[in-house]
Amino acid sequence: MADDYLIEVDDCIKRYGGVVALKGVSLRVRKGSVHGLLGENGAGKSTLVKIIAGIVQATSGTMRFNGEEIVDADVKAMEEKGVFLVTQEPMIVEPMTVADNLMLGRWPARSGFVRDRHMMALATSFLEEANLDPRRLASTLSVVEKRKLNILRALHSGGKLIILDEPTTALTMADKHQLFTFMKQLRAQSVSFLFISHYNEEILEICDEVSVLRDGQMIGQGQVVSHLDSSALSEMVIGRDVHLFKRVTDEAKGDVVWTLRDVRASGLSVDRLDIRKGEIIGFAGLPGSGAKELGRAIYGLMPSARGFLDESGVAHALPRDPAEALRTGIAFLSEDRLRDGIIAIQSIAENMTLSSLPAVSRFGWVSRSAERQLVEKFWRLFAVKAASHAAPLGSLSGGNQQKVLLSRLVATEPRLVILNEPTRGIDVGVKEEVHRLVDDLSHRGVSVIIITSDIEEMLRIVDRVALFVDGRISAIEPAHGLTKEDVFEMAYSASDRSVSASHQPLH
Ligand SMILES: Nc1ncnc2c1ncn2[C@@H]1O[C@H](COP(=O)(O)OP(=O)(O)OP(=O)(O)O)[C@@H](O)[C@H]1O
Repeated sequence: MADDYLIEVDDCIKRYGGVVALKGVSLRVRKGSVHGLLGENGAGKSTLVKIIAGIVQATSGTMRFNGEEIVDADVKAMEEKGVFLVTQEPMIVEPMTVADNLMLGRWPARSGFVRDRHMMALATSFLEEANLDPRRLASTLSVVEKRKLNILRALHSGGKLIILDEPTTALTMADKHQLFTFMKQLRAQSVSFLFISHYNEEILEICDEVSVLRDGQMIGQGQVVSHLDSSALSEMVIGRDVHLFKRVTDEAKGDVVWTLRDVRASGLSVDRLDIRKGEIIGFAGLPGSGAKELGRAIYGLMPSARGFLDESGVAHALPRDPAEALRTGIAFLSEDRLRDGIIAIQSIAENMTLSSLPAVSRFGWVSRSAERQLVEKFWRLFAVKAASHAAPLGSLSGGNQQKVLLSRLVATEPRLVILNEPTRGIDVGVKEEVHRLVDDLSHRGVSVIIITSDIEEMLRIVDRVALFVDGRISAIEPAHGLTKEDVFEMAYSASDRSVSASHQPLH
């Protein structure tokens, strides 16, 4: 029945200049449900939720909220009705308390000043269930606590439909579990969620219904999740089941090319690590264990780190900064593409060739034809979806931005690559292509370090896993035959902590 639905979008079309992002899309979200929104990179998911949240106006189409027709509503109007979009970037003011953040924009002020006590009382009742102390400084919150605070702020402002765009980005497994439990509690109180994710397991775990966009069209609306499995979801998203890539480990390994020696930094102490030519090695460990930190140190992102990175037996100090690392043949993919990676106003072509200017320049001039060749090669390889090479990177969908960053990295023709969360935001089909690309790089002699929170993904693609505990490498094991559970066990038995391994996070 129509009054079962909180939101009803009909025949929605959205054009961005020549690009038709949505081609007559309809969507219905039930009251008190978690509704998944799936689709390939660039399928139109973010565009659709931005229209629902009033951030972007549709070119044509109709929308009803709680039965009421919505016309020309902006963000403020939609928030007043109870629709909130919670993005990956937590809108948190770090130097303020949790309570202040909760009240942001809605402070119960009289004659211009804030009544602290009243505010705290209001916040406390709201926060109690979420286990958040209102007096804590927001800067001390974990990523998941910040995301919870964002959701609470939406609720506090009267949120009835909360839209989460890839909310599990950067969350450990334990964090995800906590977030999902929180969402289920809120659903029981009739809050609805619209949930964008590229992870089939997440959709199957948390969603009641799912809708799938493909190339701007709705190809499955309101499918009941309990009737579906992972391959059915992949088939809806990319039109076929996904064949999971599994690296065939070459037993006759290459020579050791890279040797890390005597690396010391605050919280990091690695005596020696040998990496072979064409080897793919995974760094795994609990947050703060040193896995991510060593990756950053190798790329010159930890200026305080001391130590050596020898290449083919020739001693070299660790690079002092990324420019020196690049000159040494080292490339790095940041886990935070918005902060470190993209230059949103520059074109796709410029972003792709940014780190490889020597390859496309002659006597200091950028050769446009060399640039074009390089861009075309990667454009095809990654099936980048955008209007043209000249489009600003900021106008691309998140997953397509990630593809451009990967292109940029490969274009530097590196000899050692450090990949931090390489498939973040990338759809199920392209994810497997990225795995094949990394495998291919290794067959061309490039050594690769992978750091990912998805341990299953790591085990399918690496030759060995280096396990980090308390800033040291506690074990190095061949990936072949290891399970995700083994890696968790190793993380804990090595650190001698009496915590149940299966409930704790790894990177
Ligand atoms: N501001 C914009 N200007 C021009 N084109 C845009 C703009 N925003 C989105 N697009 C285009 O609209 C299409 C849909 O993008 P959208 O961000 O909605 O995809 P998505 O499904 O969210 O993808 P992803 O999974 O990669 O985040 C893409 O082709 C994108 O390049």
